[in-house]
Amino acid sequence: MSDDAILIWGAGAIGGILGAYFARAGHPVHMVDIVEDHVAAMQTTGLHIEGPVEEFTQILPADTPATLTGKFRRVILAVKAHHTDAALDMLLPHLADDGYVVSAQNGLNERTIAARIGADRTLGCFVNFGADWLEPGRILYGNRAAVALGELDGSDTPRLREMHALFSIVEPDAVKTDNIWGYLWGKCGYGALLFATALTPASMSDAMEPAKTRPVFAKLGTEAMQLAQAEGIRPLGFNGFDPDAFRTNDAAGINIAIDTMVAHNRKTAKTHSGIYRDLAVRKRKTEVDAQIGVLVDIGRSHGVATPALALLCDLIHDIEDGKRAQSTDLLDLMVPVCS
Ligand SMILES: NC(=O)C1=CN([C@@H]2O[C@H](COP(=O)(O)OP(=O)(O)OC[C@H]3O[C@@H](n4cnc5c(N)ncnc54)[C@H](OP(=O)(O)O)[C@@H]3O)[C@@H](O)[C@H]2O)C=CC1
Ligand SMILES: CC(C)(CO)C(=O)C(=O)O
Repeated sequence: MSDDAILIWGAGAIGGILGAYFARAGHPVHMVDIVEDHVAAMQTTGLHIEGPVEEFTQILPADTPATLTGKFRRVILAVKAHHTDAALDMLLPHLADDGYVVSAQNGLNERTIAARIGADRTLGCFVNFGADWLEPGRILYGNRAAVALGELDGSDTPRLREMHALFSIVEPDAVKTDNIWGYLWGKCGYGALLFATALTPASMSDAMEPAKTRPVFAKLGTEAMQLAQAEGIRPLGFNGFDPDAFRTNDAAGINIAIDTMVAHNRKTAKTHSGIYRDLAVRKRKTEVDAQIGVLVDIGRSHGVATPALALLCDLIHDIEDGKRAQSTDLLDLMVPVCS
C-alpha cells in the first residue's frame, strides 16, 4: 500500500512553497529535507511563507531521509540540480511501484531522473517563480512567475492533469504543455543569463541592464538556444525571455527581451538569483556544472562550440574556489569572447 501524501523531496525555497500551498488547500503532503532544524520547524512551529505574494504559516508532516518510512506514489523533487542523483538514491526506496517523480528544478534533471527510473515514471516541470530559503522554517516568496508541467513525450495523462491542478493552487496561470522540453530549454537559456548576473554582486536587473555588457547576455542566450535547435527542441519563452530572438541573434529582439526581463525582475522581492545566494550568502557550490556544464557537453556532442558558456562555467568555478571575487569586472572580462 502506498501513502496517499504528496512527497516533497527537498523542502527549501521551491519545495517549501509547493508543500505549504498544497497542504493549506487540504491536500496530504509530506516534506523531506536533510536540514534537521528545518524539518523540526516545519513539524512544530510550522513553515512560514513571507513576502509580497502572501504570508502564512503551515505546520507540515516532515522527516529527514533517515527517519522517513513508507512508499509514495507522487514525489516532487526540489533539490538543487547537482544533488539530484544523491537525492534519488535516498528517495527511490520510497517510490511506490506505480509512482512517479516530478522535477521542480532548474536544468535538464528530467534526463537524469528518466535514466534512473524510466521516462514513463518521470513528469516534466518548469518553475520560474522566485523564492529564497531564509532560515529553518522561513521562506521568502519573492514573486509569481511562469510555471509549466508536461509529460516528457508530450502526451496528456490523468497524472499530468492531477499535477497541473495541484501546481495551479500555487500559480493559477500554470500551463499544462505538450512541449515541456521547450520550457526546460527556454529556462536553460534564461538560466545562463542568471549565472552571468551572479558573476557580479548586483541584483539580477542591475547586472543585466547596462548596454556595455549586454553582448555577454546576448551571446550566452544565443549559444544556449542554438544548442536547443541542435537537439531538435522548439524552446519556449516566458517572463520576457524570447528564445527566437536569441536563437537568431536578432539584436533588436534581444534588447527588447533584456528590457522585459529587467522589468520583470525589478518587481521581485527576490532581487538576486539562487546562484548569487549560493555564492554570496550560503557560501557553497552552485548548480553550474549541472546547468551550464551540461550545455557545454551537449555542444561538444554536436560539434558546436560554446565559448561564452564555457568561460562562464570557468568564472563561476573560480568564484566558488575563492580564486576570484564577484565583480562587474567579470562581465567586462567576458565581453571580448561575446562580441
Ligand atoms: N529558489 C528559486 O527561486 C528557484 C529555484 N529553482 C530551482 O529549484 C531547485 C531547488 O532550488 P531551491 O528550492 O532554491 O533550493 P534550496 O537550497 O532552497 O532547497 C533545497 C533543499 O533540499 C535540501 N537537500 C539537499 N540534498 C537533499 C537530499 N539528498 N535529500 C533531501 N533534501 C536535500 C537542501 O539542503 P541543503 O541546503 O543543506 O543542501 C535544501 O534544504 C533548483 O534546481 C533551483 O535552481 C527554480 C526556480 C526558482
Ligand atoms: C531567478 C529565478 C528565481 C528565476 O526567476 C531562478 O530561477 C533562480 O534564482 O535560479
